[in-house]
Amino acid sequence: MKEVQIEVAGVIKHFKDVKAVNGIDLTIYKGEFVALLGPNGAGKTTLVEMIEGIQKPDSGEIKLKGMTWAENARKLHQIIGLSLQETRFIEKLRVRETLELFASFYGLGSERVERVLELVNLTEKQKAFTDKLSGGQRQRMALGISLLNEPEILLLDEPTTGLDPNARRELWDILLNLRKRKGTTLILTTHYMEEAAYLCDRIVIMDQGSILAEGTLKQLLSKHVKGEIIDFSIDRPLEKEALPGQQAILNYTFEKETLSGELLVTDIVEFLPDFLLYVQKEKIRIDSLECRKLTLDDLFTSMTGRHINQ
Ligand SMILES: Nc1ncnc2c1ncn2[C@@H]1O[C@H](COP(=O)(O)OP(=O)(O)OP(=O)(O)O)[C@@H](O)[C@H]1O
Repeated sequence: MKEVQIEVAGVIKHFKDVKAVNGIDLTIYKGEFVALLGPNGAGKTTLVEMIEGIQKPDSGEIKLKGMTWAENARKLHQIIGLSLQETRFIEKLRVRETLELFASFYGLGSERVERVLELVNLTEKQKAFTDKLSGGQRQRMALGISLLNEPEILLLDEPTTGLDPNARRELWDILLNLRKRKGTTLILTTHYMEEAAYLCDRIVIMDQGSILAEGTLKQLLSKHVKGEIIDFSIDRPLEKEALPGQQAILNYTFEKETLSGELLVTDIVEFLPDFLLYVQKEKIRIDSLECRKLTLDDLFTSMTGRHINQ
């Protein structure tokens, strides 16, 4: 039996006339890694902050391990770890001193601090002042603080925003290791498709305070998107009506300025030979041609009408 760790039921949160979270139901199980994916203003941070007990829902209920914040705040503080968007540290403190300060809130000693420094790969930087850390080191430090109390549930708000791919991957590895060793449950918010796809078992796509879709990457792609993509650029405009294999075309767009087209077809292997024959017959020059499967990005765009980072 899967053990429920987090239960969000009918949660609504308004800020004046903005419906930041608009009736969300979500059940998360022990050891699950869940990504909340969505554009700016989708309501991800508001939802996470309500789960963290930082904000109160207007209506609905949130339970962590069967407990509510109203009745069990003290206990819940012991079992969750969190890092907020753009964590600020005290500049006049060194890395180790900062961790020791936070550790003291939990009554933890320097042994735990040393362990966490190792975990987030900052032992070498323990004497550095926090304002001298790189972006990746700062994010690892924020993660380290959230890990001090060995939380069963970890909530991370955009933990890798602004990091380069290497630093991002390093943080992912730390999190995956943590799950392997401790069975930690994780919710993270992100703008990065690849982060959700690589790191998380389940992806929850949010927009305008609601959940648009959720599932594993595979489930989302097979349930919500059909077809394969052919991107090409040629030496002249090409109207849809002129194309062969009309029955296989699910969607077609052509940008006249760049002379580039995108075809969504049911099956590339069936469609492409006829397309190439047509191009040859009409003496159209192909400057580029790329075939690919649909991605999470395509799914997101088809659901919200915009790209995730817009
Ligand atoms: N304290 C607040 N006061 C007023 N409006 C708020 C407040 N917090 C959030 N909002 C509004 O609620 C909506 C959801 O914001 P939220 O920060 O939860 O989105 P998000 O998905 O986390 O966005 P981002 O990816 O930019 O962090 C937005 O329209 C935002 O402007």
